Amino acid sequence: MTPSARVQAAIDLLDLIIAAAREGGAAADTLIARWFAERRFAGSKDRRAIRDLVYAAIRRSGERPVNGRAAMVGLAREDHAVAALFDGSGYGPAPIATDEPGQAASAIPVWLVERLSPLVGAQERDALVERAPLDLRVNRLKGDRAAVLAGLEGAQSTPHAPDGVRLAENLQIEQSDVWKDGLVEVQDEGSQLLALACAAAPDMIAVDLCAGAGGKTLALAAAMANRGRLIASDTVRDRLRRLEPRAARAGATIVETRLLDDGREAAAFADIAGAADLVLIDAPCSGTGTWRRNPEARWRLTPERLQRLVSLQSRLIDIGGGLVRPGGALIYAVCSLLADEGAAQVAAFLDRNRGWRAVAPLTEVGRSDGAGILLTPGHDRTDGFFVARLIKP
Ligand SMILES: C[S@@+](CC[C@H](N)C(=O)[O-])C[C@H]1O[C@@H](n2cnc3c(N)ncnc32)[C@H](O)[C@@H]1O
Repeated sequence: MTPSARVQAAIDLLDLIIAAAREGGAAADTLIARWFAERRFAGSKDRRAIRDLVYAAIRRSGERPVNGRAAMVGLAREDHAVAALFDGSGYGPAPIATDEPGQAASAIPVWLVERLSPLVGAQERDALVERAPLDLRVNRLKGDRAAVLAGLEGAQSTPHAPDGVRLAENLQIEQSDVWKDGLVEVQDEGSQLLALACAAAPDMIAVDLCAGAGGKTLALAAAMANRGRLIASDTVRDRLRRLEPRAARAGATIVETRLLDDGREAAAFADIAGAADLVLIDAPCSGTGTWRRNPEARWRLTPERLQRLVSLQSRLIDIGGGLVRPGGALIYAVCSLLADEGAAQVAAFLDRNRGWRAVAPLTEVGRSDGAGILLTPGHDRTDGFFVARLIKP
């Protein structure tokens, strides 16, 4: 493909991604993979170049652009090399008219700015959409970090998490023996720190209430040295199904899965009520802390969706509280930087549940945010998380 044809291809893909974001369709990565599967003529260099153009346009557009061309014209206004490819040649895009509107650059949709935690100042907003590194967690059930570092060229320890490894770019980890043998899991350092905030230990009864495909569950199983009970639940069957082979690969034998009915979660835990040493609520949220990995998620969130999430979080934190034994810990976390989902959610829980107390979930990383702490890409070089550790009276 010619360089100009690649720009037009990126515009076509952005049209699909914008429509999907508006209508609740597939994620950008899925759409891109499908698009290339139907266009075998695009070689690997074409694919990389088109993908880079698409993501460069997405990252600089906090608001959802009207269409792919506006998104790419916005990029071209900042990048002369891209602008020069709007040349009207062959399969390339038509030249840009002097008064043609391009998408303005911004990191955050305007309606969300005032909802961010006050800790996320203007100077760190661009970091929310920068490219994220690829981190691994070394699985202590199978080995240690020194051995993994020795086997992966260019890999380094992550700054904070004791089992974290940061990979050099373009390393295909899922082809490596360390991954196939279950010695490592792909997990951002922020998620690893959140699992550490649980302070899981052998012989505990632990519940990972919103386990999804089990990223945190596997970290908890390793911290528990495969001793005790670890119940991983979720309302989505497919996610829990994906946990099973991952647990097998990691050698995490204590994981029990429990499929929940939305609205009847507590009933599924009648046997654990008031008995768990540790309950983790890694709650469904806006994902505003993970824009580095899903920058087009900014185009999907609406005030109505956010309100539904806040209500669900408030219901889940109460359900989790009911499972904890006296003196046990409830860990509430969201990969969000919005105050309503983090500090305000925990303040409301503490108001409704007198006698519970918050303790510092982590030290030496993050910043205090209400009763919990906030990790941010700008301050901590991790995905954004709010996490609080609450002790039952
Ligand atoms: C942030 S994700 C969890 C990610 C997961 N802990 C991990 O480390 O990979 C939130 C999860 O909550 C689940 N969820 C949504 N509603 C729920 C409910 N009512 N009860 C339990 N889980 C729920 C979602 O299906 C989703 O998997």
